[in-house]
Amino acid sequence: MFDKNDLSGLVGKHLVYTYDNGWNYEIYVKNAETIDYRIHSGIVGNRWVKHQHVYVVRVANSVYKISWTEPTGTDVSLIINLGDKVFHGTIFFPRWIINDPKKTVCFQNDHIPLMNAYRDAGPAYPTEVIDEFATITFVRDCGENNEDVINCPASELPNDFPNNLK
Ligand SMILES: C=Cc1ccc(O)cc1
Repeated sequence: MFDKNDLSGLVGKHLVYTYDNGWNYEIYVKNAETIDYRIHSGIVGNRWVKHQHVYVVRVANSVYKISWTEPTGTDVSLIINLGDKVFHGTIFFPRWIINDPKKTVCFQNDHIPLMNAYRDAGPAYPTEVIDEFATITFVRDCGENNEDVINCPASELPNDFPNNLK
């Protein structure tokens, strides 16, 4: 039996993955309660976020689930199966983001009160559920609490990213 409380196989991991719908995303599990992420493409491509509070659980030997709710009102739940390199994401977008996704394309940390105001103004419903598998294309270990892993928008990365890393 695996130890449900041992998150060490996930914490510190930096992952790049592409959803089956083509959206390219990147996440860094900074510690057991915090992620940073960067969106490369999709309806909110070039959005990036640091210090997002998350809930992380281990549900099998090398399978983890990360869930959170955002200042925008978007809810997310990810399954990360490191053993089989299988990833699945469910994103619950409020309607206002589907109506105008560009409102959220920014370094969110600089605009938290604005994101909360958009969330409160809505409309929230009907929720748009994005439920997609993804292929993990890159994994490395960066240790905990490394602020250099995700520190700029995707548009400022070198052309050979993530092959420039390691
Ligand atoms: C809305 C944020 C978000 C971040 C990572 C991911 O895989 C899906 C959604």
